[in-house]
Amino acid sequence: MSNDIVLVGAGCMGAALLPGLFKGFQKSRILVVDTSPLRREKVAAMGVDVASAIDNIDGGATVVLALPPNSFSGFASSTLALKGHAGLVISVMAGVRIATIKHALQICNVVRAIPNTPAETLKSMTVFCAATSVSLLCLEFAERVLSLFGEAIRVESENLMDPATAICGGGPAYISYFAECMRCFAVEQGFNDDESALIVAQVLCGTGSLLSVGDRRPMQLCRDVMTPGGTTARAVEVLDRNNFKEVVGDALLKATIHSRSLGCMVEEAENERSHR
Ligand SMILES: NC(=O)C1=CN([C@@H]2O[C@H](COP(=O)(O)OP(=O)(O)OC[C@H]3O[C@@H](n4cnc5c(N)ncnc54)[C@H](OP(=O)(O)O)[C@@H]3O)[C@@H](O)[C@H]2O)C=CC1
Ligand SMILES: O=C(O)[C@@H]1CCC=N1
Repeated sequence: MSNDIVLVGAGCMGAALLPGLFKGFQKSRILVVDTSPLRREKVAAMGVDVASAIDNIDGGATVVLALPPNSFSGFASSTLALKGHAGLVISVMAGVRIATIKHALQICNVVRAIPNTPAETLKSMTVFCAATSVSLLCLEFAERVLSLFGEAIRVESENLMDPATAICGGGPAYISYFAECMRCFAVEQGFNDDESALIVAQVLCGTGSLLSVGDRRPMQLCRDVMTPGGTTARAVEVLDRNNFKEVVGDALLKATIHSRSLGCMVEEAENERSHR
């Protein structure tokens, strides 16, 4: 295994992986491959090598696939240099199954991971699953790489990768959505923009710090705030009356189901391509 890293796709997720890769691979060659000239320009400005495609690759390089799921089949068929690649391939693509990646690229060392955008500040929550064909060396290396972005846990069942995509991958979106609702209320009530943004950010960070201590479950933290007969209980009553828990559950289920169907779509595209 060499120290080279090739990141394919430097969009919102791929770019968020760069700080962790810089931290872990200071002495290595990092190549970022992206079809978008704008993305390449941004990454090149950080002093990183960029390319629009992989022409050749060191056999031991680690490849991180952070391109859109629906671009994968086209990418796999046009990237001959990756066919039979011996090194580790980590995919962060939503839905795309390990078997599909193995088949498309004719490789063994595939790890499917779902990080999230807080990787940008090395605070990702990443869930990953390894192909049974991954070598022990590659598996240990994958754990090390994924831990560079924040917390990383490995699951045995690939089925869990779809709910992980909904919860972990999408999580920062729902929390930010909730934050935006609170920010709008703060502004409506008369706080200025900066004050509103600070209040919401600090409430979330502070709550996150309590959650990450880990000795109290979220609902315990909620109850701790709900002074009997107090103001918060009035607010939580409204959330309960409007079935907030069910709404969140429905939203996460929709995302989970879509992750599975993305996996099926990419597999179908791949099957069609290989039978052509
Ligand atoms: N955003 C997130 O929070 C998370 C995303 N993911 C996964 O990460 C992947 C990327 O998502 P995201 O960053 O949001 O998407 P973006 O659209 O922001 O970025 C994708 C980038 O990949 C480029 N790209 C497309 N096709 C190719 C190709 N064949 N070769 C090289 N680069 C290519 C795109 O270029 P162009 O614009 O020219 O198409 C774009 O710059 C997806 O698979 C997604 O499921 C996983 C977890 C969380
Ligand atoms: O929305 C998406 O499909 C990607 C995967 C999880 C977060 N963003």
